[in-house]
Amino acid sequence: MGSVVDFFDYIIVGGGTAGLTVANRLTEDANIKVLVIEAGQDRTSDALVQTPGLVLGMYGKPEYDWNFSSTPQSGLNNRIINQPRGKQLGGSSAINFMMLLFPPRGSLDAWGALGNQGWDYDSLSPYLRKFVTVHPPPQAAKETLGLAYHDDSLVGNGPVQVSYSEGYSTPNAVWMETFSKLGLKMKTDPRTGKGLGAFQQGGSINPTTKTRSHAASAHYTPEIASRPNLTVFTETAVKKIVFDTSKGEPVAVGVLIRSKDGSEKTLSGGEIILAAGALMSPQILELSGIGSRSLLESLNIPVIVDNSNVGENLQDHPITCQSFEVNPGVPSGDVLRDPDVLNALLQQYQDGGRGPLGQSNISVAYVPLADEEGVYSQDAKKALFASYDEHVQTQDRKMIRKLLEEPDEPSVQYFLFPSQAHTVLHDPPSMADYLLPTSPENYLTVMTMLNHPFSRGSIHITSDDVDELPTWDPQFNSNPLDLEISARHVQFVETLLRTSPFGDIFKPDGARIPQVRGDSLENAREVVRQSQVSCFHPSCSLSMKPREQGGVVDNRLRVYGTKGLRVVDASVFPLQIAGNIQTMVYTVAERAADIIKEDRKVLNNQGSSNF
Ligand SMILES: Cc1cc2nc3c(=O)[nH]c(=O)nc-3n(C[C@H](O)[C@H](O)[C@H](O)COP(=O)(O)OP(=O)(O)OC[C@H]3O[C@@H](n4cnc5c(N)ncnc54)[C@H](O)[C@@H]3O)c2cc1C
Repeated sequence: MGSVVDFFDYIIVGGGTAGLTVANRLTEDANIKVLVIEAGQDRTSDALVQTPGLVLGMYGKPEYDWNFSSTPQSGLNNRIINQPRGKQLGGSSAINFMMLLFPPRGSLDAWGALGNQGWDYDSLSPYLRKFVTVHPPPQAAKETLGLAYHDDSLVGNGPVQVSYSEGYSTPNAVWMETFSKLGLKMKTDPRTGKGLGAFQQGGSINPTTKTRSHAASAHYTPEIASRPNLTVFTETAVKKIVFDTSKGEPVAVGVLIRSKDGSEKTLSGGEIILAAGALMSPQILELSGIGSRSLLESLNIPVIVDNSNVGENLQDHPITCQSFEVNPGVPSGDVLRDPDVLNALLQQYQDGGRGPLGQSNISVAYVPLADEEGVYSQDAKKALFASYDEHVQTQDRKMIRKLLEEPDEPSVQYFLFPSQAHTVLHDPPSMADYLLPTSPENYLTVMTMLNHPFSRGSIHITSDDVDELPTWDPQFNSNPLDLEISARHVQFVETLLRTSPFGDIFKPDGARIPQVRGDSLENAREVVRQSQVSCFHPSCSLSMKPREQGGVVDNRLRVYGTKGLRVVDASVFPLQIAGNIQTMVYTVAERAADIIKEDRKVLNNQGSSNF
């Protein structure tokens, strides 16, 4: 923790993925004083955070995870879905699965086209390289997986470390081979924003130490923590933002905090940067009086800005999980149910980070709209969307339709997950319950993640108390197109299973979770309803868009109707992107830091240090 200073130029609410990135970049300038306030603890040296293979040990535990549960989802047979959220320095980057993918060009060009100048693929490209250093795959990985498309010159120069495993095995290899056989061979490095087919993404794992590389290990190193202009409070909750309303437009001038000992006080800052994540930044705005007037008045919260877009437009990646029993001898993470195996692997890991506990071995594939017959023709895609035209009327949904009608836009990302999944559970106490190997057989799981959902959910407070989690309603499949697209891709999974060599690793007539097969469109819809959950990518709840189109922040991330207040985290995405989203959270934060520095220069030139 740096030394305490009296005045902070910037107060960052939330020491998570985006918050720590911005804090590091701003305090590179010794003249800028920053305070970060994080509700969770500093657990950076905790073995569960550091060891990639022990991630399940954190879910549901209050010292790591906020542990959200959804409202019952009518589009999912009324199941209640679990949603972990990181509660510690590093936020969700400290509890995530470390898959690090780069978004396709179309996803980011859509951001620009929604009215956000300076936020298209080309403008963001420098930041896609700035946050990360990608280490080349080991030769063994290149050979096992046939990574001919991998471009070793794409490295980057940022503090988040990305590496490839030494432990990819038969399932990964046959995954790649089978997609190629089905006409989906990756031909370009997908990190260039293009590419369809199966591929191997890197993991946010330091290749030297084999430990998790996350926002805290990258942006809050001992050297950064010792900067005199950076102060970090942990175990301190921000209860609300404080405004000066005496000068016309409300100016954010500070935050009301509750410290570890329960005492409360207001701290003043030149600018407040909200970085509490897509489920909790909207909570703090609403607690502070920014949101829908009717909601705020019902809770006796004085209205600062009436904006009913706050907490709406929430988007996520729904993911359908199907586990299939493997033949004897096929590698499966389910063997970790045996304490002797786990202990042996722990010892191996302690000996220089060796073995699977230091690796992330999930493989993926980007696939455009497909069903059991394979990839749809352009005409077939257009016909499907035409028959659902009434559900594609808003500007952002038209944008998604346009994207999905392109020949090279992946409508799903498939994952090959190395063990069993029980996402059929009705209301699990935590995410760990989805993934603990409670069935006696050994499995691999194929996951079907919808890249561009048409459904929109919400996150809203139901109390004026910061300790009461807001109500999360993702509204999965409320737009019927989402169910239709997911179900067709589930039909494609049956084709994968019938195709050699992937199909050969599974036991003929072996066990399945869920038991229903995606062998007809109606059965595939039922697979989705029984086993779809969140892929933990909530975003867009405080979208960067023109206010009349549903926006909460402008293209400099300033909250409409206020001064001195920005949001920098996954909430500001204008539209969900294809692929896992941590890359874009870091990228948005890197770009935000530059914007904030630029705006500071302008203010300084005007001779003003404040708003
Ligand atoms: C289980 C899981 C697996 C995932 N796997 C992957 C993956 O493999 N690849 C990938 O790309 N993405 C993955 N993600 C998604 C990715 O990690 C997140 O989208 C990203 O980290 C979110 O960053 P953020 O800055 O928006 O929020 P966060 O990183 O969650 O930061 C928000 C911070 O704000 C703090 N906070 C909240 N309220 C308050 C308050 N009132 N006062 C003070 N502090 C507060 C929180 O404690 C937290 O530290 C995963 C996420 C989860 C949860």
